[in-house]
Amino acid sequence: MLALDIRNLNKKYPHFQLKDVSFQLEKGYIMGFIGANGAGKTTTIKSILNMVRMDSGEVHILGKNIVEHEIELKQEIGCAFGGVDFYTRSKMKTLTHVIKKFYKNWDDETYYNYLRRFKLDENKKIAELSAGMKVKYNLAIALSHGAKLLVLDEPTSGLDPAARDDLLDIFQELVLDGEISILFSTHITSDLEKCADFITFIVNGQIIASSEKNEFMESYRLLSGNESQLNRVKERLISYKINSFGFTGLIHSRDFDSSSDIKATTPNLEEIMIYFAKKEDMHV
Ligand SMILES: Nc1ncnc2c1ncn2[C@@H]1O[C@H](COP(=O)(O)OP(=O)(O)OP(=O)(O)O)[C@@H](O)[C@H]1O
Repeated sequence: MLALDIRNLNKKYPHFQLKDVSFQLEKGYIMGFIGANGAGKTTTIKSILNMVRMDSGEVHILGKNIVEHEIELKQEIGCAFGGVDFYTRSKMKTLTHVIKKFYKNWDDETYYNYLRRFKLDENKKIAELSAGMKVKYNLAIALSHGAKLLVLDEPTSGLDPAARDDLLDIFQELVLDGEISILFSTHITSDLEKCADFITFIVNGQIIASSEKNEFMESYRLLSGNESQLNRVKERLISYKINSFGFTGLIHSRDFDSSSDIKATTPNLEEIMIYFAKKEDMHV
């Protein structure tokens, strides 16, 4: 079953548009949503959640159309956009008391289990929570109302390496039984190398790829060589950089002859993003 099914989503702003965005997330997996600043990640996420109106396209969450079933689906979705920036002078328990009334499946026992698991003290004021604690608090809320799909916009940004690692372990634990699925956007690609099953890559409002993580990385090759080797492949490179030894450049695996004498390695997610950004710069 698909946790998320996005088909031909279009949304136009005066200076930006999402163009035929389509991708699917199978239930029980973690998908990393990557793209440069301004590529359209937040706009896609807000459209998925019906927080902004799409111009065209269809979004199904857990088999139901979000526009037609928004109220019931919101019971099954947990979302987090950065921290908790409201009710900051209230204690966590006061805020929880307000929030839980919106959810018919709210379960206090689950909530207190997660507070213990995440080492959160409900007598703390929201303003006193660190960035990591705020993300965990959001997760505790989502999981206590039985959310089956977690949509998280940059959940690990602003966290120190240990807090990020802790959170990534939690994400992996959450999807273990196959009931919960997670879509999360981030710039911190090493987080995705650790915990994502699938990667969706958006460039300038268009989905460039959406596939299993290793398959995604293997679909590109990072080449390095001298000037004459560069001249042989230049036309087919996504982009390249010149350095004192010659060049390094990114190419689609399908465009590269693996029997060639040019050194080729599998790029990591960061390198793929960097060379795509460089391509965009070259076309400006
Ligand atoms: N309400 C709006 N009205 C007009 N333009 C908007 C609106 N919201 C976003 N945009 C534009 O849409 C583009 C994509 O923004 P979006 O926030 O979706 O990108 P992003 O990939 O999430 O970026 P970042 O990584 O910086 O958060 C940007 O150029 C932004 O200025």
